[in-house]
Amino acid sequence: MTIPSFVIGIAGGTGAGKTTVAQLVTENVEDAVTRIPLDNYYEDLSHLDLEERSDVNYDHPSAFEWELLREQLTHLLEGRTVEMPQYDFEIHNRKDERITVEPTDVIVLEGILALYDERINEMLDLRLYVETDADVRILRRIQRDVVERGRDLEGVMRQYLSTVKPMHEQFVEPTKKRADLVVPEGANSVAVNLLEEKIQAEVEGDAVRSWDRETIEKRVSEGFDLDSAQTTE
Ligand SMILES: Nc1ncnc2c1ncn2[C@@H]1O[C@H](COP(=O)(O)OP(=O)(O)O)[C@@H](O)[C@H]1O
Ligand SMILES: Nc1ccn([C@@H]2O[C@H](COP(=O)(O)O)[C@@H](O)[C@H]2O)c(=O)n1
Repeated sequence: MTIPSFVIGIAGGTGAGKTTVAQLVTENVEDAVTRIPLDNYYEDLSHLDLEERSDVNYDHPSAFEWELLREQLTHLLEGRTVEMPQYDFEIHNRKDERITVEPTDVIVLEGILALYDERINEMLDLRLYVETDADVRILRRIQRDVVERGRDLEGVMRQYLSTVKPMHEQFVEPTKKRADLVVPEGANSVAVNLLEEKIQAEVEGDAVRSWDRETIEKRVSEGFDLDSAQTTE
């Protein structure tokens, strides 16, 4: 059994293209990747009825069971198998069944607040923020929520204005400054190709961690000038 060596966090607003980016950048190393949708760690709301659950603010950090996510991510990093919860958007709750997830060389944590929790952030080797204009995101969300998540247009609009948009501005967007890389317009082909190569190299074990945070911080503390790096290096 292998122990994952590379953990990637992909954050960004609803409909930004996080899932798409996660899929594209790991396409070539399918067997070596575990994808962890943050949605699976929404709190279990079985104590509420469906109507109450449909009124919950799902874009606030308190909607997630961070402790469980930290625990399961830690276990995967230790090379242990976890029983990951599954989420059902139609009933606003976890499914009864969990799936068994094996540790792999690459782990991708993907969700609106993937870069929110400090302790989770410390476990990530690469932090991405997918940035797409809000008008594009809401159009994508309307289509997805109505077609795939059994919602009606009026409800999607109400939820967007009452919670999704304000929480995005308060909690999601500020995590952009924690990202190592901002991927514009989601599945941007240049960014996707570069990331794909980087991840493949990690799986094959010959990666040079050129954007390794600690190395860069150390070099800066030793007097390395990041601003002139492109011309002098
Ligand atoms: N770069 C892109 N160009 C066009 N459509 C895209 C792009 N990225 C994602 N999409 C589409 O937008 C929708 C939302 O993308 P998704 O990856 O599910 O977003 P998120 O996971 O951030 O909510 C999907 O239908 C997807 O196919
Ligand atoms: N019961 C739920 C749970 C979550 N949501 C919304 O999902 C969004 C996150 O998923 P993305 O794929 O869009 O990143 C988030 O904005 C929640 O509002 C929901 O509608 N219902």
